[in-house]
Amino acid sequence: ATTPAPVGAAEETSYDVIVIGAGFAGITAARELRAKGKRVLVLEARDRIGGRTWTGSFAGHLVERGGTWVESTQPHLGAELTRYSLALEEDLPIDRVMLPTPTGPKAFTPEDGFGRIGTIMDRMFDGSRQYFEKPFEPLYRADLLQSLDKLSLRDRLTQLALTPEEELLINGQTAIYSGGASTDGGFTMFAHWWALAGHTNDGWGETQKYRIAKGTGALLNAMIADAKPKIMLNSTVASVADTGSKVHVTLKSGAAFSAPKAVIAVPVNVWPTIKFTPTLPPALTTAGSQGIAVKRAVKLWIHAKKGAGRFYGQGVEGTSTPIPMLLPFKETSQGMLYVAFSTDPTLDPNSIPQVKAAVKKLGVDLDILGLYTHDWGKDPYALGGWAFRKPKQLTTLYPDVTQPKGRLAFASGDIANGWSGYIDGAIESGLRAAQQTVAAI
Ligand SMILES: Cc1cc2nc3c(=O)[nH]c(=O)nc-3n(C[C@H](O)[C@H](O)[C@H](O)COP(=O)(O)OP(=O)(O)OC[C@H]3O[C@@H](n4cnc5c(N)ncnc54)[C@H](O)[C@@H]3O)c2cc1C
Repeated sequence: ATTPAPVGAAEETSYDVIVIGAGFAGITAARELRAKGKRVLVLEARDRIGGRTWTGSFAGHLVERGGTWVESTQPHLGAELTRYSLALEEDLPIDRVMLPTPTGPKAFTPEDGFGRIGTIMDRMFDGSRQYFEKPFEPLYRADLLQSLDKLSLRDRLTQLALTPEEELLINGQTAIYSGGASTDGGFTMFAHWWALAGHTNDGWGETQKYRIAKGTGALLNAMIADAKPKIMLNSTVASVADTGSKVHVTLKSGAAFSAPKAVIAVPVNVWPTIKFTPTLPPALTTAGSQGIAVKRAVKLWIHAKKGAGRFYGQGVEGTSTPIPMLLPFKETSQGMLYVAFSTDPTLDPNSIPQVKAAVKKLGVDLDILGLYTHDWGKDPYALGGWAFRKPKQLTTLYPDVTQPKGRLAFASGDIANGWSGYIDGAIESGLRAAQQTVAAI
């Protein structure tokens, strides 16, 4: 299959594998395939690589507009950090925690505030060591997960019969991770993250502290420099046809390429925008139509004058706090950088007055100097933010959603066995898709 293309052959005959999408999943798959001696073409819709990771610059600092926090204990990510000698850096330590209470936002010490939330989480995920006994084999205890996977996070909160105080402490988190409503997010999704983080609140806390010091882009660039796959930017794929002997890939521009194999490494939410022939198998079609990544996800970088300090702010579920999560990042020459998240479609994330009013609802008045934002739900090549499975998706879509179909393999941080919704999961899926592809060439 690796016979060189005859001289003068059309370009479409000169690749062994076409990888569609240059995020972490696609770039990992491309690197692995190159390491096996395969000729790889990566087709990327945007004018940049990285997908839902995007290292930019704001207020004189390197910031991530998409995925950021990683941990060296995340196995696939950790291996890449070691391989390319990349260091992690810790965000500013938090000195106070603003949490919602029945009488309004209140300041807690980090130990007290996060401790209170952790106590609720411990109850929420009670039994996770049994039902996620092997977190990287998520269905290892499918017997225990069948009924749990039917629950939304809201169903689980209801089961816990929380006091009004407890409900306020936790629902800002369950809502934001679910893309806005705790009814949308699957209970087993959050429980899976909890299990992967070691089944403890301390472990979970570690997952939101460290980032790649030189940026996620530095890791991607190291992978590309290592493998040198051919990458074509501004190449939006419109259709993928598997004829049984070849895969034909056609761009929106009309340009066409073909190869014996292809790796589909676009977000699951984007699958329905590509015409697949034959149509995708049922689990993949369902995953695409339901979507796995949260449909609403805005990330905001807020540059503010000094004064409010290193606070963490958390709001409540619903529309009363349009920015339900905010963390301190770094001091700047003029003030402080904060990172925040919103799923509220009525918030204009680029409006300083609106963002100021939203932060005030967390109990803090920020003197905002500037904003730097991205709306991932409105981004046509993402159509969503981080993966957060819905109720029943784990038990009904896995493992089918991770399996190759004909000449296609599928890679995405949305369908990892482990850290779905994370860069680690994207890398894991790229490794898997490359193995599946090589096995079959
Ligand atoms: C706001 C936000 C915060 C996050 N926070 C974290 C975090 O703190 N830590 C963490 O580990 N993870 C985080 N994540 C998740 C993490 O970013 C993703 O899991 C990971 O980047 C997904 O990688 P991927 O390669 O699967 O998909 P993507 O990065 O989305 O890559 C897919 C690529 O396919 C391209 N594409 C789409 N359609 C087409 C087409 N038709 N033709 C050609 N190319 C196409 C896209 O442009 C994109 O480059 C976050 C995500 C978001 C959005």
